[in-house]
Amino acid sequence: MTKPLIHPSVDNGITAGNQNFSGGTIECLCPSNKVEVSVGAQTLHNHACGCSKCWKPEGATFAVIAVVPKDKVNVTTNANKLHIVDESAAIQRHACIDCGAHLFGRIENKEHPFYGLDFVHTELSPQQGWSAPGFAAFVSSVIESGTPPSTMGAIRSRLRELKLEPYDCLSPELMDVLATHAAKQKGTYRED
Ligand SMILES: N[C@@H](CCC(=O)N[C@@H](CS)C(=O)NCC(=O)O)C(=O)O
Ligand SMILES: [Zn+2]
Ligand SMILES: [Zn+2]
Repeated sequence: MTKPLIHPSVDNGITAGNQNFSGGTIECLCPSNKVEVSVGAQTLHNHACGCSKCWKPEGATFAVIAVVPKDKVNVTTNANKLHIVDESAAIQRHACIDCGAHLFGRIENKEHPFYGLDFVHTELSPQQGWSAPGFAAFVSSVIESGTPPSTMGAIRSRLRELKLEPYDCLSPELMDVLATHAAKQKGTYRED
């Protein structure tokens, strides 16, 4: 049986990131008049995302997406080609109106636990050295985009083989960040 395809940037094995890498550019897929965004830092929490909202290249089952402080993200070229995919979503995904690629996703709600972080797909960058994906989130959600439920066992096995531990929500580390934020808001947060 052939291995299930996850995403072109991981299907042939994952390339490690470069610890000394400090940023680059993200470009849309248009052959000319590209939207360009500068990202002035290495990304954090890179992961595969199976949700139906994150942008995926043609044929991919998962998106690959990371975060970076929003003050490091600047649109440098053809900003007029960007539109927000879903204004009601927590993550405002700014996509190219011509090719559909998502250049960055921003959280505008200051109360959101991830406020201050932008979401980016570094496969859209011509530079090498961005952090490698380290886990897979929202894995069961691929069913919502048309993946047959019967293939989920093979998909989870393949993710584990790639060292992308599959989670049906976020990783335990990020779930702890969310719960810590919620506890602080409720006044139930306690340290040791
Ligand atoms: N099962 C849903 C999950 C969507 C979801 O919750 N996505 C996560 C991961 S990107 C999220 O944080 N979404 C916030 C947003 O889209 O604004 C789907 O596939 O559409
Ligand atoms: Zn484009
Ligand atoms: Zn997602």
